[in-house]
Amino acid sequence: MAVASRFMCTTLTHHGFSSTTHRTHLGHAQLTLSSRKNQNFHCSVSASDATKTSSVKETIIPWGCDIDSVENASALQKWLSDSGLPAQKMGIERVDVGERGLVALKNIRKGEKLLFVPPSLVITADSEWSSPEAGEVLKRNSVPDWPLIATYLISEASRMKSSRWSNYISALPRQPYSLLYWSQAELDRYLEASQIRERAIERINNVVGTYNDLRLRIFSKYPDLFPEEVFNIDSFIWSFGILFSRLVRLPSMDGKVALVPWADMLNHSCDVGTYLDYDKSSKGIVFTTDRVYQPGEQVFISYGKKSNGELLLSYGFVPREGANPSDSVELALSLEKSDESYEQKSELLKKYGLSESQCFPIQITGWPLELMAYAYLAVSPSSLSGKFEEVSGSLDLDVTSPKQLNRRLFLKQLAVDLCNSERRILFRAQYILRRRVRDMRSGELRALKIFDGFRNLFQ
Ligand SMILES: C[S@@+](CC[C@H](N)C(=O)[O-])C[C@H]1O[C@@H](n2cnc3c(N)ncnc32)[C@H](O)[C@@H]1O
Repeated sequence: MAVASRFMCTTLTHHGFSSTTHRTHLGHAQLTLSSRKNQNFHCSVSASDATKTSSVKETIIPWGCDIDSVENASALQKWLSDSGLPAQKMGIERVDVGERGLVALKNIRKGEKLLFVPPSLVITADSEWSSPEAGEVLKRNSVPDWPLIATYLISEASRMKSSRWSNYISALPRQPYSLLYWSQAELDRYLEASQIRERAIERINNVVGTYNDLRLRIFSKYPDLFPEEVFNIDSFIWSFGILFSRLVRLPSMDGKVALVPWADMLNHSCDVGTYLDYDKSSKGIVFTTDRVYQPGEQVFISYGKKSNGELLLSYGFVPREGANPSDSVELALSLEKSDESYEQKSELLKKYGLSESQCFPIQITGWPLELMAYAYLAVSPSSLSGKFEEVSGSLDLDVTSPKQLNRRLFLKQLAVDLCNSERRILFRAQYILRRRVRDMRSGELRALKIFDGFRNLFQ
């Protein structure tokens, strides 16, 4: 779960997976990215020109369970303990945060190691296939870890009871909360004000492109091993949805990515700072608590210091407003082409490894020093006074209000939560940034000197 979504993107794109168009049962063809007006200072790129896709259909995957089912979870617990999981201080229960989660059955101390899931109960790219020929074919074709594990999961799931992972797969959600299940129209409409819309579209296109690549290069050549009734875009959307929301990267196993049954029942809390990892001494996957838990309390881990948008993108939830100290929004700044000092400024930016258009993460608590340096540079032309008014005018950050949203559906509520949290950050940033840049009008500032001064601060 701590695995970064970025990992997925690089994995898919690094290995030459092309994105070709394929219409899916979900109404996902190649999704369209387009940007709004080209502004100097802006916070989001959005468009609503691609609303042609149909609404999302429920995809029926013949395995897994309802997202809040604890019945299959009991079978999972039994199978895990029969297969070598040591006695646990936690049990799977229905919970207030995250539908199902792990709840303390006994007192748990701060600093205690929990779980101890042995490597034999973990799914990685090296796991043994029930159909060894299928695994061989993928490895011969150098399929990278993410698509390999996604295909493995489908292959094992389709074997139902005859797979050794059957109890695990039966307890996985049949439809994980995931932006992969949102149609283009929903992304355009509900995430209009958020940059997460672009990230979601890229991600969906990556998954569709990866599936198409596997289909063309491998599945179509071995239809007996990879029949289309099983290995299709719907099953890939499911398996990637599972990977995005459950795969963990284990630093002590050289960053290996793994699905860790049992550990993947832990939900995320922004208040804890404890992560899953392989523990060399106990030879199992563990985490160390950073607080005490009483019996009946839900136990949490951290999925990483992610913004609300990133949490929505990978895990399909948004923490309640103000709860996430790592929440941030990207602010895009760029130099005005018409600035008479444009060349000089872009040379200077290049010297420091920055470009004429630059994105900066801003948080409710502040932003990187570099952002202020960049803003000062951008608004400090050689003819200082004449330009200030103009540039601070362009500091009207484009904070588009989401439309009056229909709250009937859960996903729409998520979008509202996300927009609110991002808007809160942007409004505050806009206020402070405008004031600071306006203050400069009264000063005798030398743009390049100031920029150099700021650079010195963070070098
Ligand atoms: C690794 S799984 C955790 C187990 C999951 N609750 C289950 O029942 O299978 C990650 C998923 O749990 C849910 N989740 C985790 N933390 C959450 C939180 N703080 N708030 C809401 N949902 C959460 C999300 O649906 C997420 O995609």
